Amino acid sequence: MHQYEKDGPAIYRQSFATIRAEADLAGLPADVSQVAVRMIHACGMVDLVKDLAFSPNAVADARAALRAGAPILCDVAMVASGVTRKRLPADNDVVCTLSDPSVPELAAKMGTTRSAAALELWRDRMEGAVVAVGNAPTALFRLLEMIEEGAPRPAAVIGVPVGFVGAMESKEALAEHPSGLEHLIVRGRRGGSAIAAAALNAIASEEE
Ligand SMILES: C/C1=C2N=C(/C=C3N=C(/C(C)=C4\N[C@@](C)([C@@H]5N=C1[C@](C)(CCC(=O)O)[C@H]5CC(=O)O)[C@@](C)(CC(=O)O)[C@@H]4CCC(=O)O)[C@@](C)(CC(=O)O)[C@@H]\3CCC(=O)O)C(C)(C)[C@@H]/2CCC(=O)O
Repeated sequence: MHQYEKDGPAIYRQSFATIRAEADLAGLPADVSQVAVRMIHACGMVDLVKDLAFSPNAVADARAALRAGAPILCDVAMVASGVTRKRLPADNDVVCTLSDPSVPELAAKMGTTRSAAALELWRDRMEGAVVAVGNAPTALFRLLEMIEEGAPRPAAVIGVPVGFVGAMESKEALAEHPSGLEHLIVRGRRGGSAIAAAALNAIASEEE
């Protein structure tokens, strides 16, 4: 017989206590610290804190937008699936346009990935939205290009694409973007859909 914890809430309590004991959260504002705990929870890496970067109002503005009913625009279905609907304060729409039938042709026409092309279908929902990019660096780059071209401005961007090609660069581009978009990023190669969804879930609700 294996001995292991079977009580879900107890597992969560123990996880969050371990993260708070092991992660150096001291330098973070309270609202970012609470989000960081969930991001670490999603990946098991307590040193994620050192790569976190954020604009001062990122969490507050994203939270206010969600309370006001803003949609959540996700780059991939994995991010959208990870959003816990019951945590959302205003039954917010969770949108991922990647599987829209028009996207492959659009991507071919634009000469880009499907992930980036799918953002064309966000345009009429971008104003004041909360954007969560957890996978595709090209989607984050395309978001910045769209803003430069005059597209409506989201309230905040959780920018945590993962990987080796463009991930670090796209996140740095977001952090340094002249538009001053409110943002939360993980610098470097680390990121991923689970971290993006966890950040969103933490922002959606102040409870652990
Ligand atoms: C280059 C791509 C990368 N994908 C990564 C990691 C993972 N992707 C998974 C899955 C299932 C999907 N990835 C796509 C988004 C697909 N991935 C790409 C693209 C080729 C280009 C994106 C980019 O560079 O910006 C992209 C296809 C596209 O044309 O946009 C996906 C749509 C592919 C597909 O199945 O059709 C799909 C998303 C499905 C969804 O909607 O949820 C993985 C699960 C890998 C796997 O299947 O083994 C994994 C998930 C990681 C995560 O946490 O999200 C990288 C590493 C991000 C990589 C980009 C950077 C690099 O260094 O290569």
